[in-house]
Amino acid sequence: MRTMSRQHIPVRAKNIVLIGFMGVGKTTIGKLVADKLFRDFIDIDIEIERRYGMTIPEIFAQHGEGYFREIERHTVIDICDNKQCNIVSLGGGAFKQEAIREKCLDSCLVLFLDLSWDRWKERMDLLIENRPVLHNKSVDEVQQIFDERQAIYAEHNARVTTDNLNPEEVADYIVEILKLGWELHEPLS
Ligand SMILES: Nc1ncnc2c1ncn2[C@@H]1O[C@H](COP(=O)(O)OP(=O)(O)OP(=O)(O)O)[C@@H](O)[C@H]1O
Ligand SMILES: O=C(O)C1=C[C@@H](O)[C@@H](O)[C@H](O)C1
Ligand SMILES: [Mg+2]
Repeated sequence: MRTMSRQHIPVRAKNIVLIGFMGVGKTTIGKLVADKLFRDFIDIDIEIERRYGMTIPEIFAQHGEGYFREIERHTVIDICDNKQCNIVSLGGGAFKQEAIREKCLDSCLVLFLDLSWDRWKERMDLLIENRPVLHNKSVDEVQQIFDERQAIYAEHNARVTTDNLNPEEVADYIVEILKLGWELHEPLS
């Protein structure tokens, strides 16, 4: 159970955070949602690469996963503390860290992009090169990580099933549920 008190941020001002396994579409769909809502978009992986001047594979190769997780934590917490109204796509492993989960769930609206293993498997070849966590893994080993990771995505404000929807359709659905949620929480008049 979380012990930190929730921050009082009006629901419309909250950052919208997209979580889910690597390759489910957080970056692709996050950009589309931001465009549709005329909001700024931040992709945490891209933000880390910009701030630290290295690609994610270079950070893993030169400094290891532990260092990557540390700078990932600092980056997510900094964005949550200093930005509002943004669409923020996390890296696929960010929610492994309790401090990131706590911060996002306390100050943002967290949307879990869900994709079945069967649909995800069809996308695997597209993803491997730039995702060091997938390197040198058999399909069975990746499935084990996929299954284990589901527990870390279980804490969220809304789940969006993306099987059989293209990115545009998922983004339209997210915009609809956000507008409905905003209207229910804070009617405009
Ligand atoms: N709904 C979708 N249908 C089909 N392909 C998709 C869909 N969403 C994303 N893709 C494709 O899957 C690939 C991975 O998408 P993306 O980079 O957005 O994933 P991600 O969740 O941000 O991954 P990571 O956690 O590694 O950052 C891209 O090639 C993208 O075009
Ligand atoms: O799922 C993961 O552990 C990762 C996903 C990517 O978004 C990157 O954050 C990095 O490659 C690690
Ligand atoms: Mg991404």
